[in-house]
Amino acid sequence: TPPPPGPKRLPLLGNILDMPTEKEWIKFASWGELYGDICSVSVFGAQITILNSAQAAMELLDKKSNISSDRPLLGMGGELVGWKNTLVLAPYGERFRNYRRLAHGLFGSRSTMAGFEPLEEVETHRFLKRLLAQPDKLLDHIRKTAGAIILHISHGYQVKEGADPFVDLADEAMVQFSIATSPGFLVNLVPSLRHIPAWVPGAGFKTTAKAWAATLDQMVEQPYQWVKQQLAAGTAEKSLLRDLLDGKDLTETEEFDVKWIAASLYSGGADTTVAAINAFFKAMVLFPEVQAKAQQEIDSVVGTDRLPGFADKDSLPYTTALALEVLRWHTVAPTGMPHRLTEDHIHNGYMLPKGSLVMTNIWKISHDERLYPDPWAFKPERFMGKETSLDPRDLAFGFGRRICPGRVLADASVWISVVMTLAAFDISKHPDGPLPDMDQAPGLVSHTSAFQCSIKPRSEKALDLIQGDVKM
Ligand code: HEM
Repeated sequence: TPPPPGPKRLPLLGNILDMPTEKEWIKFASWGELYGDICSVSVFGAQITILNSAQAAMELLDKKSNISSDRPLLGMGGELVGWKNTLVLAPYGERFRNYRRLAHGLFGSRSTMAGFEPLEEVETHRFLKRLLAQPDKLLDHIRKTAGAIILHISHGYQVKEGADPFVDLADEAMVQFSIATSPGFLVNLVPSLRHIPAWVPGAGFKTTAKAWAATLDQMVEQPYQWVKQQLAAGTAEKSLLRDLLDGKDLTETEEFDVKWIAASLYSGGADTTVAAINAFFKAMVLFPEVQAKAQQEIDSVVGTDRLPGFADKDSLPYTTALALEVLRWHTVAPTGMPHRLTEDHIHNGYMLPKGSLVMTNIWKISHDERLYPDPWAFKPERFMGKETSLDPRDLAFGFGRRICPGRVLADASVWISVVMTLAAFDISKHPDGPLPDMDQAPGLVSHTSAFQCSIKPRSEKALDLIQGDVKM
Protein backbone atom coordinates (compact mmCIF):
# COMPACT_ATOMS: atom_id res chain seq x y z
CA THR A 1 0.00 0.00 0.00
CA PRO A 2 1.50 3.41 -0.97
CA PRO A 3 1.98 6.32 1.45
CA PRO A 4 -0.18 9.42 0.93
CA PRO A 5 1.13 11.49 -2.03
CA GLY A 6 3.80 14.11 -1.50
CA PRO A 7 7.04 15.58 -2.82
CA LYS A 8 9.40 13.07 -4.43
CA ARG A 9 11.52 11.17 -1.90
CA LEU A 10 15.30 10.73 -2.37
CA PRO A 11 16.89 7.40 -1.44
CA LEU A 12 17.89 7.39 2.26
CA LEU A 13 17.41 11.12 2.77
CA GLY A 14 13.76 11.05 1.82
CA ASN A 15 12.45 14.63 1.93
CA ILE A 16 14.96 16.04 4.38
CA LEU A 17 15.98 18.68 1.81
CA ASP A 18 12.36 19.69 1.17
CA MET A 19 11.58 20.24 4.84
CA PRO A 20 11.21 23.91 5.76
CA THR A 21 13.41 25.04 8.64
CA GLU A 22 10.73 27.35 10.02
CA LYS A 23 7.06 28.30 9.57
CA GLU A 24 6.52 24.83 8.18
CA TRP A 25 2.77 25.50 7.98
CA ILE A 26 3.28 27.62 4.85
CA LYS A 27 5.09 24.84 2.96
CA PHE A 28 2.65 22.26 4.32
CA ALA A 29 -0.23 24.32 2.92
CA SER A 30 1.39 24.49 -0.51
CA TRP A 31 1.88 20.70 -0.47
CA GLY A 32 -1.81 20.46 0.41
CA GLU A 33 -2.66 22.43 -2.74
CA LEU A 34 -0.46 20.15 -4.85
CA TYR A 35 -1.12 16.73 -3.37
CA GLY A 36 -4.46 16.98 -1.56
CA ASP A 37 -5.69 17.30 2.02
CA ILE A 38 -3.73 14.25 3.15
CA CYS A 39 -0.11 14.22 2.00
CA SER A 40 3.13 12.82 3.36
CA VAL A 41 6.89 13.25 3.50
CA SER A 42 9.64 11.03 4.78
CA VAL A 43 12.48 12.18 7.03
CA PHE A 44 15.30 9.70 7.72
CA GLY A 45 12.93 6.87 6.89
CA ALA A 46 10.18 8.13 9.21
CA GLN A 47 6.89 9.11 7.59
CA ILE A 48 5.12 12.33 8.51
CA THR A 49 1.54 12.59 7.32
CA ILE A 50 0.25 16.13 6.96
CA LEU A 51 -3.44 16.93 7.24
CA ASN A 52 -4.70 20.09 5.56
CA SER A 53 -8.42 19.74 6.23
CA ALA A 54 -10.62 19.62 9.32
CA GLN A 55 -12.34 16.54 7.99
CA ALA A 56 -9.09 14.60 7.66
CA ALA A 57 -8.07 15.63 11.18
CA MET A 58 -11.37 14.51 12.60
CA GLU A 59 -11.27 11.19 10.76
CA LEU A 60 -7.72 10.34 11.79
CA LEU A 61 -7.28 11.98 15.17
CA ASP A 62 -10.80 12.00 16.63
CA LYS A 63 -12.38 8.85 15.21
CA LYS A 64 -9.17 6.78 15.29
CA SER A 65 -7.92 8.28 18.54
CA ASN A 66 -7.33 4.79 19.96
CA ILE A 67 -4.33 4.44 17.60
CA SER A 68 -3.33 8.08 16.96
CA SER A 69 -2.67 9.48 20.42
CA ASP A 70 1.00 8.83 21.07
CA ARG A 71 3.66 11.55 20.90
CA PRO A 72 6.99 11.47 19.05
CA LEU A 73 10.04 10.43 21.00
CA LEU A 74 12.24 13.53 20.98
CA GLY A 75 15.84 12.69 21.87
CA MET A 76 16.65 16.18 23.15
CA GLY A 77 13.46 17.81 24.47
CA GLY A 78 11.66 14.67 25.56
CA GLU A 79 14.36 12.26 26.71
CA LEU A 80 17.53 14.16 27.67
CA VAL A 81 15.95 17.33 29.04
CA GLY A 82 12.99 15.38 30.43
CA TRP A 83 9.86 17.05 29.05
CA LYS A 84 8.40 13.58 28.41
CA ASN A 85 7.49 13.66 32.10
CA THR A 86 5.04 16.49 31.40
CA LEU A 87 1.68 15.77 29.83
CA VAL A 88 2.38 17.41 26.50
CA LEU A 89 5.13 14.93 25.57
CA ALA A 90 4.02 11.98 27.72
CA PRO A 91 3.94 8.74 25.71
CA TYR A 92 0.48 7.19 25.30
CA GLY A 93 0.08 4.84 28.26
CA GLU A 94 -0.71 4.53 31.95
CA ARG A 95 0.95 7.74 33.15
CA PHE A 96 -0.63 9.71 30.29
CA ARG A 97 -4.09 8.42 31.25
CA ASN A 98 -3.50 9.33 34.86
CA TYR A 99 -2.41 12.86 33.92
CA ARG A 100 -5.47 13.34 31.74
CA ARG A 101 -7.75 12.09 34.54
CA LEU A 102 -6.22 14.57 37.00
CA ALA A 103 -6.47 17.46 34.52
CA HIS A 104 -10.03 16.51 33.63
CA GLY A 105 -11.04 16.69 37.30
CA LEU A 106 -9.90 20.30 37.24
CA PHE A 107 -11.21 21.71 33.95
CA GLY A 108 -13.28 18.84 32.64
CA SER A 109 -16.61 20.59 32.68
CA ARG A 110 -18.01 24.07 32.56
CA SER A 111 -19.30 23.67 36.11
CA THR A 112 -15.86 22.93 37.63
CA MET A 113 -14.53 25.78 35.54
CA ALA A 114 -17.14 28.18 36.91
CA GLY A 115 -15.32 27.94 40.25
CA PHE A 116 -12.38 29.78 38.70
CA GLU A 117 -14.34 32.68 37.25
CA PRO A 118 -13.94 35.03 40.25
CA LEU A 119 -10.19 34.38 40.18
CA GLU A 120 -10.04 35.16 36.45
CA GLU A 121 -11.91 38.42 37.00
CA VAL A 122 -9.60 39.48 39.83
CA GLU A 123 -6.42 38.66 37.93
CA THR A 124 -7.68 40.40 34.79
CA HIS A 125 -8.57 43.51 36.79
CA ARG A 126 -4.96 43.48 38.06
CA PHE A 127 -3.91 43.21 34.42
CA LEU A 128 -5.83 46.42 33.63
CA LYS A 129 -4.01 48.19 36.46
CA ARG A 130 -0.62 47.06 35.15
CA LEU A 131 -1.58 48.22 31.65
CA LEU A 132 -2.57 51.62 32.96
CA ALA A 133 0.71 52.01 34.82
CA GLN A 134 2.96 50.83 31.97
CA PRO A 135 1.07 50.60 28.67
CA ASP A 136 4.29 50.02 26.73
CA LYS A 137 4.93 46.74 28.59
CA LEU A 138 1.86 45.01 27.17
CA LEU A 139 3.47 41.62 26.51
CA ASP A 140 5.02 41.47 30.00
CA HIS A 141 1.65 42.15 31.60
CA ILE A 142 -0.11 39.50 29.51
CA ARG A 143 2.60 37.02 30.47
CA LYS A 144 2.40 37.83 34.14
CA THR A 145 -1.39 37.53 34.18
CA ALA A 146 -1.48 34.21 32.33
CA GLY A 147 1.17 32.83 34.68
CA ALA A 148 -0.69 34.21 37.70
CA ILE A 149 -3.95 32.51 36.74
CA ILE A 150 -2.39 29.11 36.14
CA LEU A 151 -0.13 29.14 39.22
CA HIS A 152 -3.08 30.23 41.34
CA ILE A 153 -5.18 27.33 40.08
CA SER A 154 -2.46 24.69 40.10
CA HIS A 155 -0.48 25.70 43.21
CA GLY A 156 -2.59 28.28 45.09
CA TYR A 157 0.27 30.71 44.53
CA GLN A 158 -0.20 34.47 44.17
CA VAL A 159 2.42 36.07 41.95
CA LYS A 160 4.34 39.13 43.05
CA GLU A 161 4.30 42.43 41.17
CA GLY A 162 7.57 43.02 39.32
CA ALA A 163 9.80 39.99 39.00
CA ASP A 164 8.30 36.78 40.37
CA PRO A 165 10.68 33.87 40.97
CA PHE A 166 8.28 31.10 39.90
CA VAL A 167 6.99 32.90 36.80
CA ASP A 168 10.54 33.81 35.75
CA LEU A 169 11.76 30.26 36.26
CA ALA A 170 8.86 28.75 34.35
CA ASP A 171 9.28 31.20 31.48
CA GLU A 172 12.98 30.39 31.26
CA ALA A 173 12.17 26.68 31.13
CA MET A 174 9.57 27.34 28.42
CA VAL A 175 12.06 29.13 26.21
CA GLN A 176 14.36 26.13 26.58
CA PHE A 177 11.44 23.78 25.83
CA SER A 178 10.73 25.42 22.52
CA ILE A 179 14.36 25.17 21.42
CA ALA A 180 14.87 21.68 22.83
CA THR A 181 11.89 20.26 20.94
CA SER A 182 12.79 21.81 17.57
CA PRO A 183 14.19 19.77 14.67
CA GLY A 184 17.31 21.98 14.90
CA PHE A 185 18.63 19.24 17.20
CA LEU A 186 19.51 16.24 15.07
CA VAL A 187 19.01 14.04 18.14
CA ASN A 188 15.29 14.89 17.97
CA LEU A 189 15.14 13.33 14.51
CA VAL A 190 17.53 10.46 15.31
CA PRO A 191 16.79 9.72 18.98
CA SER A 192 19.40 6.94 19.25
CA LEU A 193 22.09 9.68 19.15
CA ARG A 194 21.15 10.46 22.74
CA HIS A 195 23.23 7.48 23.85
CA ILE A 196 26.55 8.77 22.56
CA PRO A 197 28.89 9.92 25.37
CA ALA A 198 29.20 13.63 26.11
CA TRP A 199 32.93 13.75 25.27
CA VAL A 200 32.41 12.69 21.64
CA PRO A 201 32.94 15.68 19.30
CA GLY A 202 29.57 17.05 18.25
CA ALA A 203 27.89 15.82 21.44
CA GLY A 204 27.82 19.27 23.01
CA PHE A 205 24.03 18.98 23.07
CA LYS A 206 24.43 16.63 26.03
CA THR A 207 25.96 19.39 28.16
CA THR A 208 23.18 21.76 27.12
CA ALA A 209 20.61 19.08 27.93
CA LYS A 210 22.00 18.68 31.43
CA ALA A 211 21.70 22.40 32.15
CA TRP A 212 18.17 22.55 30.75
CA ALA A 213 17.12 19.45 32.68
CA ALA A 214 18.19 21.29 35.83
CA THR A 215 15.97 24.29 34.93
CA LEU A 216 13.03 21.97 34.29
CA ASP A 217 13.62 20.21 37.58
CA GLN A 218 13.59 23.53 39.45
CA MET A 219 10.48 24.68 37.63
CA VAL A 220 8.68 21.54 38.82
CA GLU A 221 10.25 21.18 42.25
CA GLN A 222 10.33 24.72 43.66
CA PRO A 223 6.63 25.61 43.47
CA TYR A 224 5.79 22.08 44.59
CA GLN A 225 7.94 22.34 47.73
CA TRP A 226 6.37 25.72 48.40
CA VAL A 227 2.89 24.12 48.40
CA LYS A 228 4.08 21.41 50.77
CA GLN A 229 5.38 24.04 53.18
CA GLN A 230 2.07 25.89 52.98
CA LEU A 231 0.21 22.65 53.69
CA ALA A 232 2.42 21.88 56.67
CA ALA A 233 1.83 25.39 58.02
CA GLY A 234 -1.92 25.10 57.41
CA THR A 235 -1.89 28.16 55.13
CA ALA A 236 -2.31 26.52 51.71
CA GLU A 237 -4.92 28.20 49.48
CA LYS A 238 -7.36 26.11 47.50
CA SER A 239 -5.61 24.65 44.45
CA LEU A 240 -5.22 21.53 42.36
CA LEU A 241 -2.26 20.46 44.48
CA ARG A 242 -3.95 21.13 47.80
CA ASP A 243 -6.90 18.98 46.72
CA LEU A 244 -4.61 16.18 45.58
CA LEU A 245 -2.16 16.27 48.48
CA ASP A 246 -3.96 17.40 51.62
CA GLY A 247 -4.39 14.57 54.10
CA LYS A 248 -3.41 11.95 51.50
CA ASP A 249 -0.72 9.35 51.86
CA LEU A 250 0.58 9.06 48.30
CA THR A 251 2.89 6.42 46.88
CA GLU A 252 6.04 7.62 45.17
CA THR A 253 4.49 7.16 41.72
CA GLU A 254 1.32 8.98 42.74
CA GLU A 255 3.34 11.86 44.10
CA PHE A 256 5.37 12.06 40.89
CA ASP A 257 2.21 12.24 38.79
CA VAL A 258 0.60 14.90 40.95
CA LYS A 259 3.72 17.03 40.97
CA TRP A 260 4.28 16.81 37.22
CA ILE A 261 0.68 17.34 36.14
CA ALA A 262 0.61 20.56 38.19
CA ALA A 263 3.73 21.75 36.35
CA SER A 264 2.35 20.51 33.00
CA LEU A 265 -0.48 23.02 33.19
CA TYR A 266 1.94 25.92 33.24
CA SER A 267 4.00 24.53 30.40
CA GLY A 268 0.95 23.87 28.22
CA GLY A 269 -1.02 26.94 29.15
CA ALA A 270 1.13 29.96 29.79
CA ASP A 271 2.76 30.77 26.47
CA THR A 272 -0.26 29.70 24.40
CA THR A 273 -2.70 31.94 26.24
CA VAL A 274 -0.20 34.80 26.02
CA ALA A 275 0.10 34.44 22.25
CA ALA A 276 -3.69 34.53 21.83
CA ILE A 277 -4.26 37.60 24.02
CA ASN A 278 -1.38 39.48 22.44
CA ALA A 279 -2.89 38.84 18.99
CA PHE A 280 -6.18 40.31 20.22
CA PHE A 281 -4.45 43.65 20.84
CA LYS A 282 -2.95 43.60 17.37
CA ALA A 283 -6.32 42.84 15.80
CA MET A 284 -7.86 45.82 17.59
CA VAL A 285 -5.23 48.14 16.08
CA LEU A 286 -5.87 46.77 12.61
CA PHE A 287 -9.67 46.59 12.83
CA PRO A 288 -10.84 49.69 14.74
CA GLU A 289 -14.43 49.35 13.52
CA VAL A 290 -14.67 45.93 15.21
CA GLN A 291 -13.32 47.41 18.43
CA ALA A 292 -15.84 50.27 18.35
CA LYS A 293 -18.75 47.92 17.76
CA ALA A 294 -17.79 45.68 20.70
CA GLN A 295 -17.35 48.71 22.96
CA GLN A 296 -20.79 49.93 21.97
CA GLU A 297 -22.26 46.55 22.88
CA ILE A 298 -20.48 46.52 26.25
CA ASP A 299 -21.62 50.07 27.04
CA SER A 300 -25.22 49.37 26.21
CA VAL A 301 -25.40 46.08 28.13
CA VAL A 302 -23.09 46.69 31.10
CA GLY A 303 -23.16 50.48 31.28
CA THR A 304 -20.11 52.46 32.37
CA ASP A 305 -20.46 52.20 36.16
CA ARG A 306 -18.84 48.80 36.56
CA LEU A 307 -16.46 46.46 34.78
CA PRO A 308 -18.01 43.54 32.89
CA GLY A 309 -17.65 39.95 34.13
CA PHE A 310 -18.64 36.40 33.29
CA ALA A 311 -22.22 37.05 34.41
CA ASP A 312 -22.61 39.26 31.30
CA LYS A 313 -21.47 36.63 28.83
CA ASP A 314 -24.88 35.71 27.40
CA SER A 315 -25.75 39.37 26.83
CA LEU A 316 -22.60 40.14 24.82
CA PRO A 317 -22.91 38.09 21.61
CA TYR A 318 -20.75 40.34 19.41
CA THR A 319 -17.92 40.62 21.90
CA THR A 320 -18.09 36.88 22.55
CA ALA A 321 -17.85 36.23 18.80
CA LEU A 322 -14.89 38.63 18.70
CA ALA A 323 -13.06 36.46 21.25
CA LEU A 324 -13.70 33.41 19.04
CA GLU A 325 -12.39 35.24 15.99
CA VAL A 326 -9.15 35.89 17.91
CA LEU A 327 -8.61 32.12 18.13
CA ARG A 328 -9.19 31.71 14.40
CA TRP A 329 -7.43 34.77 13.01
CA HIS A 330 -4.14 34.16 14.82
CA THR A 331 -3.16 30.49 14.98
CA VAL A 332 -1.36 29.93 18.27
CA ALA A 333 -0.31 26.36 17.47
CA PRO A 334 -0.04 26.44 13.66
CA THR A 335 0.72 22.73 13.23
CA GLY A 336 -0.69 21.59 16.58
CA MET A 337 1.43 19.02 18.37
CA PRO A 338 2.46 15.95 16.40
CA HIS A 339 0.53 12.74 17.10
CA ARG A 340 2.19 9.34 16.65
CA LEU A 341 0.45 6.18 15.48
CA THR A 342 0.64 3.10 17.68
CA GLU A 343 -0.61 0.77 14.90
CA ASP A 344 -0.45 0.51 11.11
CA HIS A 345 -3.47 2.18 9.57
CA ILE A 346 -4.79 2.27 6.01
CA HIS A 347 -6.64 5.48 5.25
CA ASN A 348 -8.44 5.95 1.91
CA GLY A 349 -6.07 3.41 0.37
CA TYR A 350 -2.89 5.00 1.79
CA MET A 351 -0.52 3.48 4.32
CA LEU A 352 0.15 5.23 7.60
CA PRO A 353 2.61 2.96 9.39
CA LYS A 354 2.90 2.34 13.12
CA GLY A 355 5.36 4.83 14.65
CA SER A 356 4.79 7.46 11.95
CA LEU A 357 3.73 11.00 12.81
CA VAL A 358 0.59 12.92 11.94
CA MET A 359 0.59 16.72 11.91
CA THR A 360 -2.42 18.94 11.35
CA ASN A 361 -2.04 22.28 9.60
CA ILE A 362 -4.35 24.18 11.93
CA TRP A 363 -3.11 27.47 10.45
CA LYS A 364 -4.20 26.43 6.95
CA ILE A 365 -7.58 25.12 8.06
CA SER A 366 -8.26 28.27 10.11
CA HIS A 367 -7.67 30.35 6.97
CA ASP A 368 -9.31 28.02 4.46
CA GLU A 369 -11.66 30.01 2.23
CA ARG A 370 -14.00 27.06 2.00
CA LEU A 371 -14.66 27.36 5.75
CA TYR A 372 -14.01 31.05 6.37
CA PRO A 373 -14.58 33.35 3.36
CA ASP A 374 -12.20 36.35 3.28
CA PRO A 375 -10.00 34.54 5.82
CA TRP A 376 -7.54 37.33 6.66
CA ALA A 377 -10.26 39.78 7.60
CA PHE A 378 -11.18 39.92 11.28
CA LYS A 379 -14.95 39.35 11.32
CA PRO A 380 -16.75 38.35 14.51
CA GLU A 381 -19.96 38.08 12.44
CA ARG A 382 -18.77 34.67 11.21
CA PHE A 383 -19.80 33.25 14.55
CA MET A 384 -23.14 34.99 14.95
CA GLY A 385 -26.60 34.15 13.71
CA LYS A 386 -27.93 30.81 12.53
CA GLU A 387 -25.46 29.53 9.97
CA THR A 388 -22.11 30.10 11.62
CA SER A 389 -18.69 28.94 10.44
CA LEU A 390 -16.89 26.07 12.15
CA ASP A 391 -16.22 27.01 15.79
CA PRO A 392 -12.46 27.75 16.02
CA ARG A 393 -12.38 26.00 19.39
CA ASP A 394 -12.88 22.77 17.44
CA LEU A 395 -9.55 23.44 15.67
CA ALA A 396 -7.29 25.62 17.78
CA PHE A 397 -7.07 23.15 20.65
CA GLY A 398 -6.13 20.07 18.65
CA PHE A 399 -7.80 16.71 18.45
CA GLY A 400 -8.73 13.33 19.92
CA ARG A 401 -7.37 12.07 23.22
CA ARG A 402 -4.66 14.73 23.05
CA ILE A 403 -7.03 17.67 22.73
CA CYS A 404 -5.90 20.56 24.91
CA PRO A 405 -7.05 19.78 28.47
CA GLY A 406 -6.94 23.49 29.34
CA ARG A 407 -9.22 24.64 26.54
CA VAL A 408 -12.10 25.71 28.79
CA LEU A 409 -9.72 27.79 30.90
CA ALA A 410 -8.04 29.20 27.78
CA ASP A 411 -11.40 30.15 26.30
CA ALA A 412 -12.37 31.88 29.56
CA SER A 413 -9.03 33.72 29.82
CA VAL A 414 -9.25 35.06 26.28
CA TRP A 415 -12.88 36.06 26.74
CA ILE A 416 -12.42 37.92 30.01
CA SER A 417 -9.29 39.70 28.74
CA VAL A 418 -11.14 40.84 25.62
CA VAL A 419 -14.22 42.04 27.46
CA MET A 420 -12.56 43.80 30.39
CA THR A 421 -9.91 45.41 28.19
CA LEU A 422 -12.46 46.77 25.71
CA ALA A 423 -14.59 48.15 28.54
CA ALA A 424 -11.62 50.03 29.96
CA PHE A 425 -9.25 50.97 27.16
CA ASP A 426 -9.03 52.24 23.59
CA ILE A 427 -6.39 50.41 21.61
CA SER A 428 -4.99 52.15 18.55
CA LYS A 429 -1.98 52.55 16.32
CA HIS A 430 1.06 53.86 18.16
CA PRO A 431 1.64 57.51 17.16
CA ASP A 432 5.35 56.88 16.49
CA GLY A 433 5.15 53.37 15.08
CA PRO A 434 4.06 51.77 11.81
CA LEU A 435 0.76 49.93 11.40
CA PRO A 436 1.34 46.30 12.52
CA ASP A 437 1.75 43.63 9.85
CA MET A 438 -0.22 40.37 9.91
CA ASP A 439 2.77 38.04 10.24
CA GLN A 440 3.30 35.36 12.81
CA ALA A 441 6.63 34.20 14.22
CA PRO A 442 8.03 30.67 13.83
CA GLY A 443 7.68 28.11 16.62
CA LEU A 444 5.52 25.29 17.92
CA VAL A 445 3.70 28.02 19.81
CA SER A 446 3.65 30.94 17.41
CA HIS A 447 3.37 34.52 18.55
CA THR A 448 2.11 37.28 16.37
CA SER A 449 4.99 39.39 15.02
CA ALA A 450 6.14 42.20 17.31
CA PHE A 451 4.09 45.41 17.13
CA GLN A 452 3.51 48.63 18.99
CA CYS A 453 0.18 50.12 19.99
CA SER A 454 -1.28 52.87 22.07
CA ILE A 455 -3.46 51.86 25.04
CA LYS A 456 -5.45 54.62 26.75
CA PRO A 457 -8.33 54.62 29.25
CA ARG A 458 -11.58 55.31 27.38
CA SER A 459 -12.83 58.00 29.78
CA GLU A 460 -12.58 59.41 33.29
CA LYS A 461 -15.15 56.87 34.38
CA ALA A 462 -13.14 54.03 32.86
CA LEU A 463 -10.07 55.32 34.68
CA ASP A 464 -11.97 55.21 38.00
CA LEU A 465 -13.03 51.62 37.30
CA ILE A 466 -9.49 50.52 36.50
CA GLN A 467 -8.17 52.20 39.63
CA GLY A 468 -10.99 50.86 41.80
CA ASP A 469 -10.62 48.02 44.32
CA VAL A 470 -10.10 44.52 42.97
CA LYS A 471 -13.16 42.57 44.07
CA MET A 472 -13.41 38.78 44.48
C1 HEM B 1 -5.35 29.86 23.62
C2 HEM B 1 -4.77 29.02 24.41
C3 HEM B 1 -4.40 27.60 24.07
C4 HEM B 1 -4.26 26.99 22.85
C5 HEM B 1 -4.45 27.60 21.46
C6 HEM B 1 -3.88 25.61 23.11
C7 HEM B 1 -3.68 24.67 22.11
C8 HEM B 1 -3.26 23.37 22.35
C9 HEM B 1 -3.01 22.40 21.31
C10 HEM B 1 -3.17 22.63 19.81
C11 HEM B 1 -2.58 21.26 21.92
C12 HEM B 1 -2.18 19.96 21.22
C13 HEM B 1 -3.39 19.09 21.01
C14 HEM B 1 -3.13 17.88 20.14
O1 HEM B 1 -2.11 17.23 20.33
O2 HEM B 1 -3.95 17.56 19.26
C15 HEM B 1 -2.57 21.52 23.34
C16 HEM B 1 -2.18 20.61 24.30
C17 HEM B 1 -2.08 20.90 25.64
N1 HEM B 1 -2.52 22.04 26.29
FE1 HEM B 1 -3.27 23.68 25.39
N2 HEM B 1 -3.80 25.42 24.46
C18 HEM B 1 -4.11 26.60 25.10
C19 HEM B 1 -4.17 26.82 26.46
C20 HEM B 1 -3.90 25.88 27.42
C21 HEM B 1 -4.08 26.08 28.86
C22 HEM B 1 -4.65 27.33 29.50
C23 HEM B 1 -3.62 24.93 29.47
C24 HEM B 1 -3.57 24.57 30.93
C25 HEM B 1 -3.97 25.26 31.92
C26 HEM B 1 -3.16 24.04 28.43
C27 HEM B 1 -2.58 22.80 28.64
C28 HEM B 1 -2.25 21.91 27.64
C29 HEM B 1 -1.60 20.63 27.89
C30 HEM B 1 -1.15 20.10 29.23
C31 HEM B 1 -1.51 19.98 26.62
C32 HEM B 1 -0.94 18.60 26.32
C33 HEM B 1 -2.07 17.59 26.24
C34 HEM B 1 -1.62 16.20 25.86
O3 HEM B 1 -0.57 16.04 25.27
O4 HEM B 1 -2.36 15.24 26.17
N3 HEM B 1 -3.37 24.64 27.20
N4 HEM B 1 -3.01 22.81 23.59
